[in-house]
Amino acid sequence: MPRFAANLSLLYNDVDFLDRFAAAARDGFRAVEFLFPYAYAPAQLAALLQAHGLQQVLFNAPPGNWEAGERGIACIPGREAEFRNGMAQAVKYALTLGCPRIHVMAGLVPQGADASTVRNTYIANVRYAARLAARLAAPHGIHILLEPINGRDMPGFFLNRQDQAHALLAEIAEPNVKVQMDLYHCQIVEGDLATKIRQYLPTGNIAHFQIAGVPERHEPDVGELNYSYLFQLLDSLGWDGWIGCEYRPARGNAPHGTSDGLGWLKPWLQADVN
Ligand SMILES: O=C(O)C(=O)CO
Repeated sequence: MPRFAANLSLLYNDVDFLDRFAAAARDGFRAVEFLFPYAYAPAQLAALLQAHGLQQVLFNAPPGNWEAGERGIACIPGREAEFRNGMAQAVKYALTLGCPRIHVMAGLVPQGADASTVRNTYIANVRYAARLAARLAAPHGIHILLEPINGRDMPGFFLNRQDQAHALLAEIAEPNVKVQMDLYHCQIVEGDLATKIRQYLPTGNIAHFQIAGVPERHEPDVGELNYSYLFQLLDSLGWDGWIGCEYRPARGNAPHGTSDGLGWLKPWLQADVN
């Protein structure tokens, strides 16, 4: 049965980041994900997870200069040393948080860069990340995740399509590299979600899903997608992994805006308890 993780970077923005763990647990979540943990000590975050009975299921490797608009550096030639340092830091956090997945954002293709150099840089960096994670996190290991992201939200992002991600995965050829399939991005870029889930889930190469309504990126029951159908499909295909709730609540940062918009989740939390 699908299990749902609260994305603390987008949800519960009516309270401070460190208070979002308690808020998610109060709403029945048993797991959380977020973009970046690096502003906080790993032990501080681990204590919050423990205090609220939560699992950390995903976070991202350092993305370069996020405030300046960078969205990962894995595909950027010349940034390899920074990438490696960032991965060492990410794995250290993952070990302390007990987190089995790290999303490595691909980055924006530098203007004028040679396409094959960018692709080769990405492949070499992800392969490095996979081997580092496998070595430092033995024997259980950590999955390194690649996520196609739509070019409307992130113009110039290197990785946009599911077929592109799965082709790169085959070429990288490291067993702990997997795809993070965000159904919001996938619907915007290519659509045909049910068929793509049926095509890729049985390969065993998807290790995490994320969701949001399309096109506003609000709750999954707002917008053009029928998520009940998709959750039942995932269930029927045996998916018992995590689905990250990575959306902006329709009520914005209004007090309790996230909690008030969780009606769609109640039947699934109920089923999880039974
Ligand atoms: O923007 C997204 O969808 C992400 O998951 C970034 O990590």
